[in-house]
Amino acid sequence: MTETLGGFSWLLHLLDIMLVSVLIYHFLLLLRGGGMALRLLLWLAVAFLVYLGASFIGLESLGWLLDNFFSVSLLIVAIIFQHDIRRALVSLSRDRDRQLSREDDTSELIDELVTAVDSLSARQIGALIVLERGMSLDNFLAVGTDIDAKVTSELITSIFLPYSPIHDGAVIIQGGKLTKAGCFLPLSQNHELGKSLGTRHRAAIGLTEIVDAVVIIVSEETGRIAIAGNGKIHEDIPLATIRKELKRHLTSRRAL
Ligand SMILES: Nc1ncnc2c1ncn2[C@@H]1O[C@H](COP(=O)(O)OP(=O)(O)OP(=O)(O)O)[C@@H](O)[C@H]1O
Repeated sequence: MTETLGGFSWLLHLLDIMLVSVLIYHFLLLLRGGGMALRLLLWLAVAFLVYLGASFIGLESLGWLLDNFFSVSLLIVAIIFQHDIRRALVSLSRDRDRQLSREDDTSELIDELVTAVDSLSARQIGALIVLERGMSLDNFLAVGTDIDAKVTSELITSIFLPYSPIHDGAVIIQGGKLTKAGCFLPLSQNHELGKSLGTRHRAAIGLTEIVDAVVIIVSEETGRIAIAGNGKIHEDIPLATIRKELKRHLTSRRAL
Protein backbone atom coordinates (compact mmCIF):
# COMPACT_ATOMS: atom_id res chain seq x y z
CA MET A 1 0.00 0.00 0.00
CA THR A 2 2.82 2.41 0.89
CA GLU A 3 4.40 1.61 -2.48
CA THR A 4 1.17 2.42 -4.30
CA LEU A 5 1.07 5.77 -2.51
CA GLY A 6 4.82 6.30 -3.06
CA GLY A 7 4.32 9.63 -4.88
CA PHE A 8 2.41 10.97 -1.92
CA SER A 9 4.87 9.91 0.77
CA TRP A 10 5.27 13.49 2.13
CA LEU A 11 1.49 13.73 2.34
CA LEU A 12 1.39 10.45 4.23
CA HIS A 13 4.00 11.71 6.71
CA LEU A 14 2.05 14.93 7.21
CA LEU A 15 -1.17 12.98 7.74
CA ASP A 16 0.72 10.66 10.11
CA ILE A 17 1.98 13.56 12.25
CA MET A 18 -1.40 15.31 12.25
CA LEU A 19 -3.22 12.17 13.39
CA VAL A 20 -0.68 11.56 16.19
CA SER A 21 -1.13 15.16 17.38
CA VAL A 22 -4.93 14.91 17.29
CA LEU A 23 -4.81 11.63 19.26
CA ILE A 24 -2.49 13.04 21.95
CA TYR A 25 -4.60 16.22 22.23
CA HIS A 26 -7.86 14.29 22.68
CA PHE A 27 -6.30 11.82 25.09
CA LEU A 28 -5.19 14.73 27.30
CA LEU A 29 -8.69 16.22 27.09
CA LEU A 30 -10.12 12.85 28.09
CA LEU A 31 -7.92 12.68 31.17
CA ARG A 32 -9.21 16.13 32.24
CA GLY A 33 -12.89 15.51 31.55
CA GLY A 34 -15.66 13.65 33.38
CA GLY A 35 -17.75 10.60 32.34
CA MET A 36 -14.47 8.71 32.14
CA ALA A 37 -15.63 5.13 31.71
CA LEU A 38 -17.76 5.50 28.60
CA ARG A 39 -15.46 7.99 26.91
CA LEU A 40 -12.40 5.86 27.53
CA LEU A 41 -14.05 2.78 26.09
CA LEU A 42 -15.18 4.81 23.08
CA TRP A 43 -11.69 6.13 22.60
CA LEU A 44 -10.12 2.69 22.86
CA ALA A 45 -12.50 1.47 20.15
CA VAL A 46 -11.73 4.48 17.93
CA ALA A 47 -7.98 4.09 18.54
CA PHE A 48 -8.19 0.44 17.56
CA LEU A 49 -9.95 1.28 14.29
CA VAL A 50 -7.38 4.01 13.56
CA TYR A 51 -4.63 1.50 14.33
CA LEU A 52 -6.06 -0.97 11.80
CA GLY A 53 -6.34 1.82 9.19
CA ALA A 54 -2.82 3.10 9.94
CA SER A 55 -1.33 -0.37 9.56
CA PHE A 56 -3.20 -0.85 6.31
CA ILE A 57 -2.00 2.33 4.58
CA GLY A 58 1.42 2.27 6.28
CA LEU A 59 1.37 5.28 8.65
CA GLU A 60 4.45 4.20 10.59
CA SER A 61 4.58 6.75 13.44
CA LEU A 62 0.89 6.43 14.18
CA GLY A 63 1.11 2.64 13.98
CA TRP A 64 4.10 2.65 16.34
CA LEU A 65 2.37 4.98 18.81
CA LEU A 66 -0.86 2.97 18.89
CA ASP A 67 1.05 -0.31 19.07
CA ASN A 68 2.78 0.89 22.24
CA PHE A 69 -0.40 2.49 23.51
CA PHE A 70 -2.26 -0.81 23.39
CA SER A 71 0.59 -2.51 25.22
CA VAL A 72 0.18 -0.16 28.19
CA SER A 73 -3.58 0.40 27.86
CA LEU A 74 -4.36 -2.41 30.33
CA LEU A 75 -2.23 -0.64 32.92
CA ILE A 76 -3.88 2.71 32.11
CA VAL A 77 -7.35 1.19 32.44
CA ALA A 78 -6.36 -0.40 35.78
CA ILE A 79 -5.09 2.95 37.11
CA ILE A 80 -8.08 4.98 35.91
CA PHE A 81 -10.63 2.48 37.22
CA GLN A 82 -8.76 1.57 40.39
CA HIS A 83 -11.70 2.55 42.61
CA ASP A 84 -14.20 0.54 40.59
CA ILE A 85 -11.88 -2.47 40.48
CA ARG A 86 -11.30 -2.22 44.23
CA ARG A 87 -15.05 -1.90 44.83
CA ALA A 88 -15.70 -4.95 42.66
CA LEU A 89 -13.08 -6.98 44.54
CA VAL A 90 -14.45 -5.92 47.94
CA SER A 91 -17.96 -6.85 46.81
CA LEU A 92 -16.76 -10.43 46.45
CA SER A 93 -16.56 -10.56 50.22
CA ARG A 94 -20.26 -9.82 50.78
CA ASP A 95 -21.44 -11.04 54.11
CA ARG A 96 -25.19 -11.39 54.06
CA ASP A 97 -25.36 -13.28 57.36
CA ARG A 98 -24.66 -10.08 59.21
CA GLN A 99 -27.63 -8.23 57.72
CA LEU A 100 -30.18 -7.11 60.27
CA SER A 101 -32.82 -9.77 60.24
CA ARG A 102 -35.91 -8.15 61.66
CA GLU A 103 -37.57 -4.85 60.91
CA ASP A 104 -37.81 -4.19 64.68
CA ASP A 105 -34.02 -4.51 65.01
CA THR A 106 -33.52 -1.94 62.27
CA SER A 107 -35.86 0.63 63.80
CA GLU A 108 -34.33 0.09 67.25
CA LEU A 109 -30.87 0.63 65.77
CA ILE A 110 -32.02 3.76 63.95
CA ASP A 111 -33.58 5.14 67.16
CA GLU A 112 -30.32 4.65 69.08
CA LEU A 113 -28.27 6.22 66.28
CA VAL A 114 -30.53 9.24 65.93
CA THR A 115 -30.50 9.84 69.69
CA ALA A 116 -26.70 9.57 69.80
CA VAL A 117 -26.18 11.83 66.80
CA ASP A 118 -28.61 14.39 68.20
CA SER A 119 -26.75 14.51 71.51
CA LEU A 120 -23.30 14.67 69.87
CA SER A 121 -24.42 17.38 67.48
CA ALA A 122 -25.91 19.51 70.28
CA ARG A 123 -22.60 19.36 72.16
CA GLN A 124 -20.44 19.76 69.02
CA ILE A 125 -18.63 16.50 69.59
CA GLY A 126 -17.12 15.14 66.38
CA ALA A 127 -18.15 11.62 65.36
CA LEU A 128 -17.80 9.15 62.51
CA ILE A 129 -20.24 6.22 62.49
CA VAL A 130 -20.03 3.56 59.79
CA LEU A 131 -22.86 1.15 59.10
CA GLU A 132 -22.07 -1.98 57.16
CA ARG A 133 -24.56 -2.97 54.46
CA GLY A 134 -24.05 -5.70 51.86
CA MET A 135 -20.27 -5.41 51.47
CA SER A 136 -18.04 -6.58 54.29
CA LEU A 137 -16.01 -3.96 56.15
CA ASP A 138 -13.59 -6.52 57.56
CA ASN A 139 -10.75 -5.18 55.39
CA PHE A 140 -10.93 -1.84 57.21
CA LEU A 141 -10.81 -3.16 60.75
CA ALA A 142 -7.10 -3.87 61.11
CA VAL A 143 -6.60 -0.73 63.17
CA GLY A 144 -9.08 -0.21 66.00
CA THR A 145 -10.34 -1.47 69.31
CA ASP A 146 -12.67 -4.46 69.59
CA ILE A 147 -15.98 -3.60 71.23
CA ASP A 148 -18.62 -6.09 70.06
CA ALA A 149 -21.57 -4.68 71.98
CA LYS A 150 -25.21 -3.87 71.31
CA VAL A 151 -25.59 -0.40 69.80
CA THR A 152 -26.93 2.09 72.30
CA SER A 153 -26.91 5.87 72.16
CA GLU A 154 -24.99 5.95 75.48
CA LEU A 155 -22.25 3.69 74.11
CA ILE A 156 -21.79 5.76 70.94
CA THR A 157 -21.81 9.06 72.80
CA SER A 158 -19.30 7.90 75.38
CA ILE A 159 -16.90 6.63 72.73
CA PHE A 160 -16.74 10.04 71.05
CA LEU A 161 -16.41 12.14 74.21
CA PRO A 162 -13.15 14.10 73.82
CA TYR A 163 -11.49 12.47 76.83
CA SER A 164 -12.34 8.94 75.70
CA PRO A 165 -9.15 7.09 74.64
CA ILE A 166 -10.94 5.77 71.53
CA HIS A 167 -12.70 8.95 70.36
CA ASP A 168 -10.40 9.35 67.33
CA GLY A 169 -11.39 7.55 64.14
CA ALA A 170 -14.61 5.76 63.25
CA VAL A 171 -16.90 3.30 64.97
CA ILE A 172 -18.10 0.36 62.90
CA ILE A 173 -21.57 -1.12 63.16
CA GLN A 174 -22.04 -4.57 61.66
CA GLY A 175 -25.39 -6.34 61.73
CA GLY A 176 -26.69 -4.21 64.58
CA LYS A 177 -23.60 -4.57 66.78
CA LEU A 178 -20.95 -1.99 67.41
CA THR A 179 -17.90 -4.14 66.63
CA LYS A 180 -14.99 -1.67 66.56
CA ALA A 181 -13.98 1.85 67.54
CA GLY A 182 -11.00 3.98 66.56
CA CYS A 183 -10.91 2.67 62.99
CA PHE A 184 -9.00 4.41 60.24
CA LEU A 185 -10.86 4.87 56.94
CA PRO A 186 -9.36 5.53 53.50
CA LEU A 187 -9.43 9.22 52.57
CA SER A 188 -11.17 10.22 49.36
CA GLN A 189 -8.86 11.31 46.55
CA ASN A 190 -11.70 13.10 44.76
CA HIS A 191 -10.30 16.48 43.67
CA GLU A 192 -13.78 17.84 43.08
CA LEU A 193 -14.64 17.86 46.80
CA GLY A 194 -14.92 21.27 48.41
CA LYS A 195 -11.76 22.55 50.08
CA SER A 196 -13.74 23.17 53.28
CA LEU A 197 -14.17 19.41 53.84
CA GLY A 198 -11.67 18.16 56.42
CA THR A 199 -10.28 14.68 56.92
CA ARG A 200 -13.24 13.34 58.95
CA HIS A 201 -15.62 14.08 56.07
CA ARG A 202 -13.12 12.93 53.44
CA ALA A 203 -12.64 9.64 55.28
CA ALA A 204 -16.42 9.05 55.22
CA ILE A 205 -16.58 9.76 51.49
CA GLY A 206 -13.43 7.70 50.81
CA LEU A 207 -14.87 4.57 52.41
CA THR A 208 -18.18 4.85 50.56
CA GLU A 209 -16.32 5.13 47.25
CA ILE A 210 -15.15 1.56 47.85
CA VAL A 211 -17.97 -0.17 49.71
CA ASP A 212 -21.73 0.27 49.98
CA ALA A 213 -21.60 1.30 53.66
CA VAL A 214 -23.43 4.37 54.90
CA VAL A 215 -21.57 6.79 57.17
CA ILE A 216 -22.91 9.39 59.57
CA ILE A 217 -20.63 12.31 60.36
CA VAL A 218 -21.00 14.86 63.14
CA SER A 219 -18.81 17.90 62.73
CA GLU A 220 -16.86 18.99 65.76
CA GLU A 221 -16.50 22.44 64.25
CA THR A 222 -20.17 23.17 63.54
CA GLY A 223 -22.15 20.35 65.16
CA ARG A 224 -23.76 19.72 61.78
CA ILE A 225 -24.74 16.22 60.78
CA ALA A 226 -23.87 14.77 57.39
CA ILE A 227 -24.45 11.43 55.75
CA ALA A 228 -22.24 9.77 53.13
CA GLY A 229 -23.01 6.95 50.74
CA ASN A 230 -21.82 5.85 47.32
CA GLY A 231 -18.95 8.35 47.33
CA LYS A 232 -21.25 11.34 47.95
CA ILE A 233 -21.94 13.41 51.01
CA HIS A 234 -25.08 15.28 52.06
CA GLU A 235 -24.26 17.91 54.63
CA ASP A 236 -26.27 19.73 57.27
CA ILE A 237 -29.15 17.28 57.35
CA PRO A 238 -32.01 17.59 59.86
CA LEU A 239 -32.57 14.65 62.21
CA ALA A 240 -35.85 13.68 60.57
CA THR A 241 -34.06 13.27 57.24
CA ILE A 242 -31.26 11.27 58.87
CA ARG A 243 -33.88 8.89 60.24
CA LYS A 244 -35.54 8.57 56.82
CA GLU A 245 -32.22 8.11 55.00
CA LEU A 246 -31.00 5.48 57.48
CA LYS A 247 -34.22 3.55 57.08
CA ARG A 248 -33.90 3.69 53.30
CA HIS A 249 -30.26 2.63 53.32
CA LEU A 250 -30.58 -0.13 55.88
CA THR A 251 -33.61 -1.74 54.34
CA SER A 252 -32.35 -1.68 50.75
CA ARG A 253 -29.66 -4.02 49.51
CA ARG A 254 -28.76 -1.90 46.50
CA ALA A 255 -25.88 0.58 46.51
CA LEU A 256 -27.19 4.06 47.27
N1 LIG B 1 -8.84 8.59 57.81
C1 LIG B 1 -9.56 8.73 58.93
N2 LIG B 1 -10.27 7.70 59.42
C2 LIG B 1 -11.01 7.85 60.53
N3 LIG B 1 -11.12 9.01 61.21
C3 LIG B 1 -10.44 10.07 60.76
C4 LIG B 1 -9.63 9.99 59.61
N4 LIG B 1 -9.08 11.19 59.39
C5 LIG B 1 -9.52 11.98 60.39
N5 LIG B 1 -10.34 11.33 61.21
C6 LIG B 1 -11.03 11.87 62.39
O1 LIG B 1 -11.32 13.22 62.16
C7 LIG B 1 -10.67 14.06 63.09
C8 LIG B 1 -10.11 15.26 62.42
O2 LIG B 1 -11.11 15.91 61.82
P1 LIG B 1 -10.84 17.20 60.90
O3 LIG B 1 -11.07 18.42 61.75
O4 LIG B 1 -9.57 17.09 60.16
O5 LIG B 1 -11.97 16.96 59.84
P2 LIG B 1 -13.28 17.75 59.49
O6 LIG B 1 -13.86 16.99 58.34
O7 LIG B 1 -12.98 19.21 59.34
O8 LIG B 1 -14.22 17.49 60.75
P3 LIG B 1 -14.82 18.54 61.80
O9 LIG B 1 -15.89 19.29 61.08
O10 LIG B 1 -15.34 17.63 62.86
O11 LIG B 1 -13.68 19.42 62.27
C9 LIG B 1 -9.55 13.20 63.66
O12 LIG B 1 -9.26 13.60 64.98
C10 LIG B 1 -10.12 11.81 63.60
O13 LIG B 1 -10.92 11.52 64.73
